[in-house]
This record gives sequence, structure tokens and C-alpha cells, in this order.
Amino acid sequence: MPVEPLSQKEIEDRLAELPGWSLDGDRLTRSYRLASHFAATAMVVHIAQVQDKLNHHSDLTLGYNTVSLSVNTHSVGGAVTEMDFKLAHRVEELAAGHGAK
Ligand SMILES: C[C@H](O)[C@H](O)[C@H]1CNC2=NC(N)=NC(=O)C2=N1
Repeated sequence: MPVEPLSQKEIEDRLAELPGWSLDGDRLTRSYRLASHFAATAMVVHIAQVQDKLNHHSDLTLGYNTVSLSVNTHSVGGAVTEMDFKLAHRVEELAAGHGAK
């Protein structure tokens, strides 16, 4: 599926539907806090599974009780595309099941 860079306005409109996510330079980002380091680790594994399914991968960081993502689309030179928002929405869905805030 070919993807194109989104305009600033398109990014802002889509971000309005994704509380907690923001644009940091040319990347979509969000950090989550979890109840324990083990819970955070399980969420990382779950996100990795989704990313492989979508063939779209964030920079994914496991901290102490935290999980952070930062993503853009390499194939269009590191711009934000629909693929980044698709991943963000999938992560939001699974985050609830991990008790991530
Ligand atoms: C060959 C493979 O389809 C590409 O390298 C995929 C893998 N994961 C990816 N992840 C991200 N974030 N952007 C991409 O363009 C991308 N491309």
C-alpha cells in the first residue's frame, strides 16, 4: 500500500482523536506508565507483535514501569503518514488491556 506524507493540518486533525499522543519534530510519540516493570515488558512484546503484523515499527523503549514509542515512516523519508496513525490507534487499543496510563 503506497503511503504519502500527511500535511500539518491532517496530522493535527488526527492527533485530536489520540489523547496522549503528540508530534515531536517529525515523529508521533507517546509514553505510557504501567503498574510494574514486568507489565511494561509484556506490553512491549504485545506492541512488537502488532508492529510485525502491520510491518510498521516504532522506536520502542522499555523503561522502569514505562513504555515509550516514537514513530514515523522510513519509506517516505521519515514523514508522518496514515501508517503511523494506524499503529498509534492499535497501540491505544491494546494499552487499555495492559492497564497502561
Ligand atoms: C521492507 C519493509 O516493508 C519496510 O522496511 C518497513 C518495515 N517497517 C517500517 N517501519 C516504519 N516505521 N517505516 C517504514 O517505512 C517501514 N518499512
